[in-house]
Amino acid sequence: MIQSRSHRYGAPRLRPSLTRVVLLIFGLTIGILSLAIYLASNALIDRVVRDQATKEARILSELVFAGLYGSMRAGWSPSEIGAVVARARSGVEGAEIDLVRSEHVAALFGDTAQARRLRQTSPEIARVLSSGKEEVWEDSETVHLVYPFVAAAECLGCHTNVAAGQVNGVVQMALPLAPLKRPLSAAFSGVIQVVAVVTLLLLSVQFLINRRFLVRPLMQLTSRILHVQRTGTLAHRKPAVDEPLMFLELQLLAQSFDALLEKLSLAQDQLREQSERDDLTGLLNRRAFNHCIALELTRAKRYARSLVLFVLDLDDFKIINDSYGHAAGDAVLCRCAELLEENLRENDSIARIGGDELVILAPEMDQKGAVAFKGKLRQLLEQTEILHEGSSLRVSASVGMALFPWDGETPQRLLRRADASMYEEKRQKKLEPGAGTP
Ligand SMILES: Nc1nc2c(ncn2[C@@H]2O[C@H](COP(=O)(O)OP(=O)(O)OP(=O)(O)O)[C@@H](O)[C@H]2O)c(=O)[nH]1
Repeated sequence: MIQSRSHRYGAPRLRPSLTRVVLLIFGLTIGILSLAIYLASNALIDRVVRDQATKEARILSELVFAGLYGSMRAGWSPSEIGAVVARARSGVEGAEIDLVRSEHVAALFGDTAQARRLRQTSPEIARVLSSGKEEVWEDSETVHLVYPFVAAAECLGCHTNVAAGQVNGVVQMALPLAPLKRPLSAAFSGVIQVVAVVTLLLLSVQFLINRRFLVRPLMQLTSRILHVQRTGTLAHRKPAVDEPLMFLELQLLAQSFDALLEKLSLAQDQLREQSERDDLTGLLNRRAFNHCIALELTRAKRYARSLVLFVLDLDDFKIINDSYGHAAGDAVLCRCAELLEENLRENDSIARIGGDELVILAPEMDQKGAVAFKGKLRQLLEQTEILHEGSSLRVSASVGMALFPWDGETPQRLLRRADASMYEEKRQKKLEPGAGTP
């Protein structure tokens, strides 16, 4: 038993279409690409901005130190120190800058409440005051730097209670990252937008190419296959795909499909031919005859025309088989078929429906013509000498006939009637050799 194999592939509705998959891939590609560019650029901006902020903080601290040192050498005043710090603050947006004296400098020149608080609460300031090494640290929004002011030999003239190399104080700086980040982020977001638009354009072009040159031909091929499957018609079909084929693989697929259908069509034609023909005589077989009589009857009914069915059965055919062999019997059957076929009109049909039983369908033949034709058929067979391997064989046939619409209106009735009249003739012949109704 032949089983359908389509179940192997599952229900088609459970599978996504190629278009959807391609769209999904494109969507994911754009999403992932944008996210990757966004994350990478953010990390890059963050790193660059932090490095830049650290450098700026260090330069600013050195500038503050240089400013203070200069004003001290020129005979400083507290208001000038404040001005130096204020100038440094105004140079960088959002910067916080504090000066913190060491305890011995504070003891000598005084202190501010803010500086005291920082000295006491900030561990970083305490460490730098004692180590003399700058400290830098970062949090999410800010870069912090504590820069030491180390006493030089020339400072000792005023800073009488410290030694050279000791830390006189620190400048603490907190530089916000946001002002540095802003222009870079704007530049990068412009780049990301351009990349996203270009990517979208490229993917759209690719999508359209796929749709036009891959999906459409595939869908057309599928619809042709479905058409063949639905109608079972292999002949007179269109080519597998009308679409222009851009891809080699699709072209091969379409060509293979066409070649396969070509072969199947030929095989189908041969099978149909074989299934409708009698192997020995090449006449229509019983199956084809059933189809043929049904068709002719429908036509005769529709156009109100007559139709005659003749049934011929060879007389004592068994004797030929028994006397001359089966091959001789076959030769007789073939010759009779040939002879009858040659004498039919174009619209008539002839079939072999049994061992030595032949039928003829003659559309549009009236009663008078039928009687005459019946006599002609009988005569034709009786007058023909069939030569087989040096023997001369002669045959006769009993012929029965039935006329539509007078003898019946269905194939069964007509066949029964024609059979009955053929057997009646055969019976008469047996009772009285040489007899036979014209
Ligand atoms: N050679 C040959 N013989 C066949 C074929 N088919 C059937 N037969 C023989 O044809 C004969 C038909 O015999 P019947 O129709 O029964 O009898 P008959 O000898 O013709 O006698 P009546 O019909 O009574 O005149 C049988 O001997 C079958 O074996 C065939 O394809 N080739």
